[in-house]
Amino acid sequence: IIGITVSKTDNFSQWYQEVVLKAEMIEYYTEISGFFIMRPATMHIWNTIRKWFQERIEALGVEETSFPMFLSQKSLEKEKDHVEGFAPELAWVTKAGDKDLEVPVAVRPTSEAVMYPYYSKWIRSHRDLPLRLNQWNSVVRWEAKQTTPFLRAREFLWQEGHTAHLTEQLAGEEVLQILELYAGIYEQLLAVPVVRGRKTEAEKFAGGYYTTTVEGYIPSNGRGIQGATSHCLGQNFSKMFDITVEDPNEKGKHINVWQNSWGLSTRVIGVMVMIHGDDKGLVLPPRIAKIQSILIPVGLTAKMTAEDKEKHLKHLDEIFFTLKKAGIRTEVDLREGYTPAWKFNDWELKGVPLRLEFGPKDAAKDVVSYARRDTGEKGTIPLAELTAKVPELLETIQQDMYNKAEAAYRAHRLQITKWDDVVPALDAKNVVIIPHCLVPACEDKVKELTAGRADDAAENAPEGHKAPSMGMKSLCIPFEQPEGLVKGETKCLSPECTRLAEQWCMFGRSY
Ligand SMILES: O=C(C[C@H]1NCCC[C@H]1O)Cn1cnc2c(c1=O)CCCC2
Ligand SMILES: [Mg+2]
Repeated sequence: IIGITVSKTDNFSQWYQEVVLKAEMIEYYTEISGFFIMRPATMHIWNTIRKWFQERIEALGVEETSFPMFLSQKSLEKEKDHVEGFAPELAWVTKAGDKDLEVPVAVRPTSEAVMYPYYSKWIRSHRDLPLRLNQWNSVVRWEAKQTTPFLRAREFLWQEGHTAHLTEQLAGEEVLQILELYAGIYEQLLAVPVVRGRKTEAEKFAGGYYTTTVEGYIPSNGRGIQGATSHCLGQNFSKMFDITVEDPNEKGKHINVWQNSWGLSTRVIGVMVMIHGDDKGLVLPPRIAKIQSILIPVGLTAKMTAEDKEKHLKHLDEIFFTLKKAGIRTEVDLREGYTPAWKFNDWELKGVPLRLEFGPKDAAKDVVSYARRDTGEKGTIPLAELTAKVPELLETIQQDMYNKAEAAYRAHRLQITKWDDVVPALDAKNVVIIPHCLVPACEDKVKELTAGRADDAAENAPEGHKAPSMGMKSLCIPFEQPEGLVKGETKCLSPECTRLAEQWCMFGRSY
């Protein structure tokens, strides 16, 4: 095999593309650009996430639904206030066979407009509330920007939850319950730390009331990345789509319901790859790895008698079944004609968290040798202790991977109170938390002020001159607010703003 040909630090974007390809997670769909094939290694991760999330939303009372993937011009009109925002990303079907469709239909980029005319029909009385439906599907957004596997694709898998409640308070409770589940997917399954917070007015879902979000951090380029969002839509959509109930306290009076919508997509897999991967390839957190440990025979040389070899492989089988019985997702690599070293590289490339080697020397000492994929640490485990030690070691790997990523995020999340420290912090691959007025126009200004200057000489520099670095965007208003912001006294940090600061706001260059 040829492994990864570039180092993660030298060429992060090429490193990423090679890892997802060579770890057999993705295949480029070369027929049409912007689409990717997701292979078994990816689907195992997605299905593990789906099982974990599905079980928990069912416990909350959310039911499953499946709506058509097409939406009509008419229902799109209802959302006209922000349709123009995303019209360029809509894919349209205009023909069936050789016949033009009377009315073209759009492929869903999200399903509010598909679902809410039926919410209006189904929700009559407050006894119909809360209505809570979720669907697992794919959506299409014809991105104009450069696409990349998992992070930005023209079609992606996600779940979209759409709920309706009697009051703002009931809706608000659910928004946070779901956000906490999103944080759980990142932190407990993917070993990825996230900051929980609220999007600013400028960055929230335009059609909504407020957006809560989990924000990730990519150490390799110091960028923030939106992990998943849980929106309170307020009564905006129930007014657009006439979703009302009779006021239980006042006959004849009608109330527009309070709605939420929440989504998490296969983007989460890309975040996990970027954070944990290394120059040997993918590094998988054990809880989501299809193969948690790979058992490889070593030291089977030609000078071994057939009988001894037979005996050794039988012993290997016993180890394999011991691990299976202990619930470990284990495979044995008995491929003929490949050296142990070749096999080691292959499984490291695929991110298997734990390698187990078993040779005559190990057999003589009644041990199995191991090598951790995350730290490379090697050691031995007595055969008699496999059932206890291997699950323990896998849990240690999971926790260590999380702790390492959490420390990196914490070290690169800088609280800044002097404007001149901001750009140097961004250039040193940090995200920043600053006192901010939260006014959209001020945010735009901050983005401009922090965009790296393409120095004048660069304007007509020969091709390939480093492009100006992007300005920083607001990522979220962290729920956990640092100390030190005195309301009515602390000023917004932007040098071009004279307003008072409202809250600490996390900013960063971002995806
Ligand atoms: O999709 C949402 C809101 C909501 N949709 C349901 C899942 C949760 C949440 O993402 C916001 N949004 C983002 N991006 C786009 C659209 C859009 O509505 C519609 C057109 C294409 C681009
Ligand atoms: Mg988009």
